[in-house]
Amino acid sequence: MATGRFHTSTGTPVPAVTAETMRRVDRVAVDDVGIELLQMMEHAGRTLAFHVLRVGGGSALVVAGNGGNGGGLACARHLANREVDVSLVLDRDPDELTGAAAQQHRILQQMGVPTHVGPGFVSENDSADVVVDALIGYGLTGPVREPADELIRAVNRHGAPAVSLDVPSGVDATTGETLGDAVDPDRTVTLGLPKTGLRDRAETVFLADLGIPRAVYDRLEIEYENPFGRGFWVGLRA
Ligand SMILES: NC(=O)C1=CN([C@@H]2O[C@H](COP(=O)(O)OP(=O)(O)OC[C@H]3O[C@@H](n4cnc5c(N)ncnc54)[C@H](O)[C@@H]3O)[C@@H](O)[C@H]2O)[C@H](O)CC1
Ligand SMILES: [K+]
Repeated sequence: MATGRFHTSTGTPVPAVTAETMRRVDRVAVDDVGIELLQMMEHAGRTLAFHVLRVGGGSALVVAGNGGNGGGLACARHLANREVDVSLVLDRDPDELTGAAAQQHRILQQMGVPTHVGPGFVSENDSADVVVDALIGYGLTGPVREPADELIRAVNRHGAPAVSLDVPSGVDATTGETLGDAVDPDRTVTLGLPKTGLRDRAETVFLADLGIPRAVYDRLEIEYENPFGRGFWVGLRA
């Protein structure tokens, strides 16, 4: 199993964490320290949008699911606010979204961002400059099921560069194994701390700050040296 750490370009070591440890970090951040999930999601969506704009230009297709990785929905808002022509493709009917994903989606509806459901719409939008892969993150459980599997294959067939949120959808965040189909992105924007499963992957990995303070890592005895310097994201090497 992949373990160990990454380094920033200036040599700062950054511990890699399993999905289980990251879930614990999130829990302490929310339950003990009082940072809301939506606050973290906003940072995720904004930094993801920054990287999407580096890859693509005029139009973006955002593929999203119902979990925390639905931070791609916040990204869609930030892109649309920058005059990017954004379309959304979900793995389920919008009425089936819950929690933070439902809340983010309601905002997109107010903005008039078009929502489609299912893989057919990925190929129909094949003129998009960039695909945002926000379908599944560290919450992947077992081999990818329908309809996510078909969506993932459609993203890979699309041809435009893909930017994955946290981990490429279909990749086990802890082991790096692909459980069935997995998105093959140009870059991955991972959140808070890099996941162990990203260590041996070929694409470029960037780490986005979620605003999680050192106190959270201290409580969990995770050795943490600020990797961001005075910035809000950083490139990583294994
Ligand atoms: N500190 C952080 O890293 C933070 C990360 N955030 C983001 O939240 C996700 C994790 O969120 P979670 O709700 O636990 O799960 P996911 O969104 O990854 O997955 C749920 C989503 O995926 C579907 N799904 C799961 N397994 C399968 C499968 N085998 N086949 C098909 N579909 C599957 C499920 O139905 C849900 O739709 C993390 O990666 C980050 O992106 C937080 O935003 C903030 C802190
Ligand atoms: K993803």
